[in-house]
Amino acid sequence: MSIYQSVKKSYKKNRWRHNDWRLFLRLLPYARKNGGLLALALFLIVLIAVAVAVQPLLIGQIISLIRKEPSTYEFFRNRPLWQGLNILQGLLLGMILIRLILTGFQGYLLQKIGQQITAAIRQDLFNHVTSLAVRFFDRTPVGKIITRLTSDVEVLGDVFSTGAIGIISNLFTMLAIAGLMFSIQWQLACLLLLMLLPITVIVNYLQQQYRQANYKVREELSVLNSQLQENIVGINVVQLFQREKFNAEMFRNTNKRYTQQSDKTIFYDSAVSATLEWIALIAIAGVLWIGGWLLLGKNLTFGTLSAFILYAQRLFDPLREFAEQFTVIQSGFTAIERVTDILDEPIEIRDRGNPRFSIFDAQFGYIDEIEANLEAQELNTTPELGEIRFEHVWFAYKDDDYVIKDLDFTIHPGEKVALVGPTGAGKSSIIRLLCRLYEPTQGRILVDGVDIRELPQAELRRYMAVILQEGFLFAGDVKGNITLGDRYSFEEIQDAAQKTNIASFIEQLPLGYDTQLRQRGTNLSSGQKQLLAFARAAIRNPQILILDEATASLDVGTEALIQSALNELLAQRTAIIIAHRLSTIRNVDRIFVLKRGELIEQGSHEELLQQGGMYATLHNLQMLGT
Ligand SMILES: Nc1ncnc2c1ncn2[C@@H]1O[C@H](COP(=O)(O)OP(=O)(O)OP(=O)(O)O)[C@@H](O)[C@H]1O
Repeated sequence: MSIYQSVKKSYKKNRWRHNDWRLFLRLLPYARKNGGLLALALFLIVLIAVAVAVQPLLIGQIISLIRKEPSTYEFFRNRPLWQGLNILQGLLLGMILIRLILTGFQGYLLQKIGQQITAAIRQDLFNHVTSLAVRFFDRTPVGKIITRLTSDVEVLGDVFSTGAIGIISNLFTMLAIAGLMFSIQWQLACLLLLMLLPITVIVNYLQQQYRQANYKVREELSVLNSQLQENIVGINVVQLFQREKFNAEMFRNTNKRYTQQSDKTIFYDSAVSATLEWIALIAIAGVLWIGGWLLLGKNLTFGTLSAFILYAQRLFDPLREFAEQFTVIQSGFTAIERVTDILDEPIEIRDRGNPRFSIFDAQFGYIDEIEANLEAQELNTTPELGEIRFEHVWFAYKDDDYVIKDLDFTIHPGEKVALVGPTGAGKSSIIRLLCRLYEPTQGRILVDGVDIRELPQAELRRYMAVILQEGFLFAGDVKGNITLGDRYSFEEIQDAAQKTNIASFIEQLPLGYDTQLRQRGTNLSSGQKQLLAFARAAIRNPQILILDEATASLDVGTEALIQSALNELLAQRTAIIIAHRLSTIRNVDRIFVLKRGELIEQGSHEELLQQGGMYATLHNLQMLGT
């Protein structure tokens, strides 16, 4: 229900923008990239328009020639009948062929342009969406983003391929027809052109209505997709809690609203076609009536009247197509609005234009060098890098609802710190802030003395590796899931797997490192996914390692295996470990106890037990439980 309400709101917000043709300009840069093809398509338009407009004239001339009427052009009149007829029929056939061949070729060109524009917009949208801060994803349902990236973008492609170019093509055809009509008989030409005025007013009104209805349809489609996505992703919970019927009912309601809105667009679309059909018939009747009257007064020949009856039909053909193209354009406007909404979404967390500092510049030079230095470090020396400092950091996801309150601490290079505290205390939020997925509302975070806002995000995130409770895997092979697209040799991959004690597990897989994993790694157990996440972190050789409930999904045996690997991995690196099971963090250097976003206790395991505060209480409770 809440999603639906937001549909209404966002529709109202966007309502004022209806008819804003400036939106169309947003597409011009994409059109410009296909300038050559567009120019060719426009050139073909002129040829096709002439071929279409000339046909009734030729038919009129054939009739006039046979009936020896004065409206026959002298060129044909001064020849034998058979010769004049042959030339006219030849010309007619030529025009028909030109029209057929060029229209086919133009159709192909337009589809091609449409596809290229669609691909470019889709790519830009993807790049933009993946650069947006996590905050955007917190408030935007996935289905909504997917709808915009897929069907909205598809509609945009049609704006050019069938919409805009089609409208220009029909405009040319109508201009050519109007020009020829006036050159033959101005009274009938005026009659036909006057009929266009009421059509424009009525069609314009209907199109406005269509646009409004279409906006709602697109929004409803987003809601529909969001629900679909939620049910597919959460299928386990849906089935385990027997939510199938309940969810089906919710989906039925959304589906109904979507269909109702779609019905409205169909109504307005059909109304446009019906109006045009009626007016086209009235126009032909008008031509017959006035033409017949002129014919009786010998002011018009049969040949000219026949040509005008054909013109009356042909003039309304482009109009009928106009209506369809306007519908495409109107849907296109809706799509542009929705796509630009996302493209205009500011990238909240950006790299500075000229990052003043880089951890690597300051200390070693480049990432490869730092890795070499890390390898070379003696295990028993204290590392120089990896200091984390929070300076009076405050943070709220929403307004003033602070979940981190005045955090002020320093974690020294090589130190292992555990974050503990009840659910919702803010432990994961600290990690998200440190990785710059969100930015502090107040205060600053420094890594090795450098404000993380000064660092390029890629560098910051390569400097630290995060292992979360749920290891996320991409569709692809095991190797690719360890390297994640970075260039590492096979030996390095094997080395990382060995370091984290998971090499034997990988080798047991059917194709070892080449085993294909399904999206989100559904052909692996949670523990197995987690093991890969460890290798992924190890290969990056990070200076700071963050474990957010990383071993919670492992069985005792595997955890012991990983723990010994971890001890090696953690040596010489700064580490932040979030754990609910306090037994796993007993040996860390310091434990930070958090409560509602505040650091209320800190010290070693023994010190905190002696203090007898919250840590001691939690510890004793867990001891009782075991
Ligand atoms: N994306 C979000 N948008 C709004 N509020 C959030 C978001 N993520 C977390 N919160 C809120 O921030 C507070 C701290 O959450 P956080 O995930 O940091 O807690 P945590 O200590 O890691 O909890 P847990 O031990 O359960 O993982 C909670 O009250 C939570 O409701």
